[in-house]
Amino acid sequence: KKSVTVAGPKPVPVLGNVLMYVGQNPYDIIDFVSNLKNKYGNLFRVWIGNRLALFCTNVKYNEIVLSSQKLLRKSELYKFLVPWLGDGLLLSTGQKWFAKRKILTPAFHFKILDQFIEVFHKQSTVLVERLRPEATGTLVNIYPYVTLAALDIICETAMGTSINAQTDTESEYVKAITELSLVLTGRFVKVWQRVDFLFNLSADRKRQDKIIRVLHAFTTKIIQSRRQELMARAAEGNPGEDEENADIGTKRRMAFLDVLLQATIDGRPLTDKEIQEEVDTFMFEGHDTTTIAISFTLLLLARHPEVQERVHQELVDILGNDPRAPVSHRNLQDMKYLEMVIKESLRLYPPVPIIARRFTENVDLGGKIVPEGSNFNIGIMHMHRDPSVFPDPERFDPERFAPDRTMELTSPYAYVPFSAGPRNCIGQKFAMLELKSTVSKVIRHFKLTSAGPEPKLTMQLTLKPKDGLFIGFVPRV
Ligand code: HEM
Repeated sequence: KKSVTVAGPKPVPVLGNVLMYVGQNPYDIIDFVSNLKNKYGNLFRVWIGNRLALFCTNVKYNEIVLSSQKLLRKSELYKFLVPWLGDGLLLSTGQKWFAKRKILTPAFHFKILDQFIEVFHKQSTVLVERLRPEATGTLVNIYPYVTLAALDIICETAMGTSINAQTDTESEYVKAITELSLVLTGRFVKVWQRVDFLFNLSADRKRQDKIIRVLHAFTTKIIQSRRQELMARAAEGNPGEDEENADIGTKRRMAFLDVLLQATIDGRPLTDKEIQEEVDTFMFEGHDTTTIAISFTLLLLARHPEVQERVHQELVDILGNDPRAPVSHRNLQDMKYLEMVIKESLRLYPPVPIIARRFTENVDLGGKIVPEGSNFNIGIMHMHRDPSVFPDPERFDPERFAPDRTMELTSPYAYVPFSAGPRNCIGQKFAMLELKSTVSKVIRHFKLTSAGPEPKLTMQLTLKPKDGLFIGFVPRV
């Protein structure tokens, strides 16, 4: 073993620190990291066999890694997603990643996002209608409601297709997504399933294959019909207006999918498989994260009535008293206080609490040479709650993001809910618009009157409230 002078628990020969993990409940992974951090500081290591894994909450070191143009390979933490997402933007690396990042960036242009405002509005209206019968002030688990709304939003914007997850809860695609997240999560809980060889022997592997076939069949069908439509339209010389296609409910809005269909890499169009990987990647990255962010923001607003009232007042100032009045892109941009609240919510509850790279070369972290092949984990959530980085870190205080001292400007590598550098979140503007749209809609219709206990936080690729997320609310009249 190469020696590295980074503190960490004492390893034993061959196994390293693997024994520490035995009997460790994966639900406690966040506490597990906290305990090691308290003991060994903001950069510590564990040995998994002869492979070095570092956990870092040091802002300077994270900056070195995140801003690098070379350290772009993801760690093994991501392998569970490969059968579903393949070589899509989140998981790919090297030239392949670079080429795709380049063609996908224009898909998040202001003008494209502008067309999605209507989708956000429509789907958050459905969300509010689904919540209305529950608005009695008693505690309700809002998580499943928000999940379906976020799924509807990402389907319609990424693929240009309505799946009506919120109204048609029998949808095969929605069921498959829900089931797949159970299998993926299961691999955290049943520790032995983290070993591919053992997982491949299990019934869950068969179940996963079956679900992924359903998901891929769905995306393949959408892609093919969208491709045909596009060709037919080009043949007619008709750029296409906002017309319904009754068959599959597609609209002639420019979806991410259309950008992909029209894109070329080195002069050739993308293959169906390449397009499918991106669509699946967006489906995953684009609904799970936003669900978490919306839910925790609502929880924080329920806990802090004075902040909630200020948010509500801002909304009345911008939009008037009728909660049904539609919201424009401009209106969303004007919601400055709500934006501060959302940013503070993403600090306390970053939907992606840990990200990780696999070092493809030796890396110098302030004189400590970390060998190629090491896994480098960036503890976003632990850094966001480190008192030396954020004073009084457990306190919910949107003023941290007041325009004159916003954290993103003063510490761009300390506050990183969307990561930073070349592999940051491509969807962050989209996400902020969706969050503002949904949260503002709920707050205009309902007064959040009570909050359940602090949920048990678990790390299952993303941050999950273990037993749901409870708030009580009543109509605002
Ligand atoms: C609050 C919501 C969101 C949060 C907190 C979030 C967070 C992140 C983070 C931390 C990363 C870096 C992951 C890594 O290093 O492994 C990332 C990457 C990514 N995100 Fe997001 N995300 C959000 C919403 C979205 C949405 C709505 C989309 C799509 C519409 C999206 C698409 C992606 C993609 C494709 C990547 C990979 C980018 C690349 O590697 O080039 N995200 N996101």
